[in-house]
Amino acid sequence: MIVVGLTGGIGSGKSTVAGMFKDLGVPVYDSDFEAKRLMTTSTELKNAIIELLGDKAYEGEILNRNFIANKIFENPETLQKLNKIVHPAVRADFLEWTSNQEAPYVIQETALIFENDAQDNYDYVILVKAPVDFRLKRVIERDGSSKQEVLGRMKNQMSDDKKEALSNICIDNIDLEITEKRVAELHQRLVRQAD
Ligand SMILES: CC(C)(COP(=O)(O)OP(=O)(O)OC[C@H]1O[C@@H](n2cnc3c(N)ncnc32)[C@H](O)[C@@H]1O)[C@@H](O)C(=O)NCCC(=O)NCCS
Ligand SMILES: Nc1ncnc2c1ncn2[C@@H]1O[C@H](COP(=O)(O)OP(=O)(O)OP(=O)(O)O)[C@@H](O)[C@H]1O
Repeated sequence: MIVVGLTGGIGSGKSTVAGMFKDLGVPVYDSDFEAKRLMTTSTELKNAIIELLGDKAYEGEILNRNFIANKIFENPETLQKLNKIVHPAVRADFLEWTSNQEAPYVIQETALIFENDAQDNYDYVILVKAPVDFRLKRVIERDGSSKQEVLGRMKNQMSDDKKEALSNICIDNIDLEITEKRVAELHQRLVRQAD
């Protein structure tokens, strides 16, 4: 089975593109979603996160996303420590998920591949790209977050230019119709490749 990594900076349109592949029947693992599920359901992760960030990281059983975001995105050392707790758990969960899939290829949607030097985990890495000002506008509109908050996350991600040089395939996500055509074309290629 071919394993594809689908990455891109915040607001690039990863989830939108992932949705297009899903509509074509491709199994997609959503790392942001699964990370938060694991951070909530795994006692081991929960204890490690409370030890790192304090009791306020959870409100009862619920992940206090704003509190955690404020703690980590302006503090690279704390972010690294949290990444070290969460990312291995997500990787293990992804491998288990993959072993249960039957398809020519699967996709792991994740914001962080090159930042973690994890590109060798994939047969192909697809990068979703869009200009920074588009990405800022999209996330501010989608989440109601401030420009500062989005820039805080971007600061902890590699630039598109650096990522593009390391990717196998690139999707310029500006016009949704063009993106959809590109996804359909890539899907055909990947299915043929897997044959
Ligand atoms: C801080 C948290 C609780 C905020 O949750 P929220 O629902 O607001 O955002 P979500 O998780 O959906 O992430 C949205 C986007 O933020 C950016 N982002 C998230 N985590 C990171 C990170 N560790 N480094 C850089 N950017 C990140 C990515 O672009 C991501 O696609 C959450 O992002 C988190 O716990 N992050 C640390 C763990 C992690 O790395 N998760 C990402 C997938 S493994
Ligand atoms: N080509 C596009 N044109 C206009 N809006 C778009 C386009 N692509 C995505 N969007 C919108 O921009 C927002 C961000 O897209 P999406 O959630 O897919 O990005 P993401 O890369 O997954 O973001 P994050 O890193 O925050 O998880 C969404 O509201 C989405 O509907």
